[in-house]
Amino acid sequence: MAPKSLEKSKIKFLLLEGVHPSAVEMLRSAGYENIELHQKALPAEDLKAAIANAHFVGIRSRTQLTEDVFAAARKLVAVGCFCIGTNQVDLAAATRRGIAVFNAPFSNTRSVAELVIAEAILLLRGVAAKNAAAHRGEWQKSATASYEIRGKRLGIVGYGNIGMQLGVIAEGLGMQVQFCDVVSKLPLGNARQIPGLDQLLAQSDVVSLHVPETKATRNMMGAGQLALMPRGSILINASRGSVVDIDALAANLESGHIGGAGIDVFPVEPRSNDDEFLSPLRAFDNTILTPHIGGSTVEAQANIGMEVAEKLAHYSDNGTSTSSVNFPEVALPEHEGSHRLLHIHHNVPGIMSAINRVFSEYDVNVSAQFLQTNEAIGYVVIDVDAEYSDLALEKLTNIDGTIRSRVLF
Ligand SMILES: NC(=O)c1ccc[n+]([C@@H]2O[C@H](COP(=O)([O-])OP(=O)(O)OC[C@H]3O[C@@H](n4cnc5c(N)ncnc54)[C@H](O)[C@@H]3O)[C@@H](O)[C@H]2O)c1
Ligand SMILES: O=C(O)CC[C@@H](O)C(=O)O
Repeated sequence: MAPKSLEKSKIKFLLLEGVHPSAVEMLRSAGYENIELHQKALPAEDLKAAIANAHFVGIRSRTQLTEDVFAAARKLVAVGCFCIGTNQVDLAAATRRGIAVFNAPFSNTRSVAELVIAEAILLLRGVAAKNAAAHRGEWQKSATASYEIRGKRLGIVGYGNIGMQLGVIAEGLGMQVQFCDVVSKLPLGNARQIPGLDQLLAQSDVVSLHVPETKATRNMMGAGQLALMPRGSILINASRGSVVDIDALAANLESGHIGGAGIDVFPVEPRSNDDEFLSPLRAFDNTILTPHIGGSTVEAQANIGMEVAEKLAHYSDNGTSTSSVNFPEVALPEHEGSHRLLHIHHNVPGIMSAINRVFSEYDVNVSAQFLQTNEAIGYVVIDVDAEYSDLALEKLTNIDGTIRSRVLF
């Protein structure tokens, strides 16, 4: 039997990692009451048990949604990443199962940019090291190697939503902004795009990384790249821990080649606030080490909670998939007076004709049809008269190549 439209009270949301209460408020206001909340990420086996009967799951950056976890999540319809990064989700596995993945691409970008600017100022002034010394009772009053941010060259690696905002704020403080990116970008203000990473590194006083975690960005700042940076320059990483070779950075801090570092993300991060943070960088006073809190402000978290919860509720209520990171995007009107069939299928030839055959063969009155595809899957939404929806759903579900289908009343 094909799955029917579920009562809202039966639709389960599993929210992990202390997602902001604004998400719960938003879901409740949309009529969803079955919400299981956890303040932490769950260990793998507990996650599989909890996700087994969840229709929606909300995570941040710690929960790894792997093939194995998806295999245990038989009822899962969509994932909400209450953050920007989606590298913690096996997107291909989600897509294969017809599970839509959403994130919040903008809500915490300002928070990250502000933290980076603060760190650039503090590190250029040597405040990190002087502060650590003062805590030990040492008084290091000196202007040696203490600089204003004004006039310094900021090299931004990855000129996306965060990199661009950072550039604008930095320019307001008098910095010379330059960036590199894999695609050509329109520079804001007086910023300049530099053709390659090596060139950017060689001519920047402060380098800040804002790339996603991909194969290409893994260890993109290794020993060779750090050596290109001018002696005494500053490195800031608030992107992903895999982007910087931490041992190479430690060696460069030890030798004094790198004058200071602000690191918010690490190759291995503690699973919870109760676990010890281990890193060779702990040995260096001239580093600002933060526990992956670039986007953790009250404002950002509240906005992310609302934004992602709204996307999940909307997808659940009427099938709209706009801004999904792995799913064909369809913006749908309401479907009052008709039942809405949602059909997700492998993007192979012949499926659309098989779908349309169902409606002509059984003389089903279709009031609206929407179709969108990506390389892997197709997503078709069909509004039909209520009396036909059971039959049509049954027939659609039996078409070869169907991944999943559901009906909304
Ligand atoms: N520390 C935190 O709390 C925190 C918060 C938000 C985001 N992040 C991380 O920051 C990253 C960037 O966020 P964003 O919103 O600016 O993303 P974005 O997608 O808007 O921008 C990323 C930019 O990097 C560029 N890029 C990709 N690969 C590259 C490469 N190999 N070399 C150079 N440029 C490359 C892209 O073209 C794009 O312009 C996110 O992917 C996320 O991992 C961390
Ligand atoms: O909130 C988090 O856990 C991660 C935040 C950040 O890394 C992001 O990708 O938005």
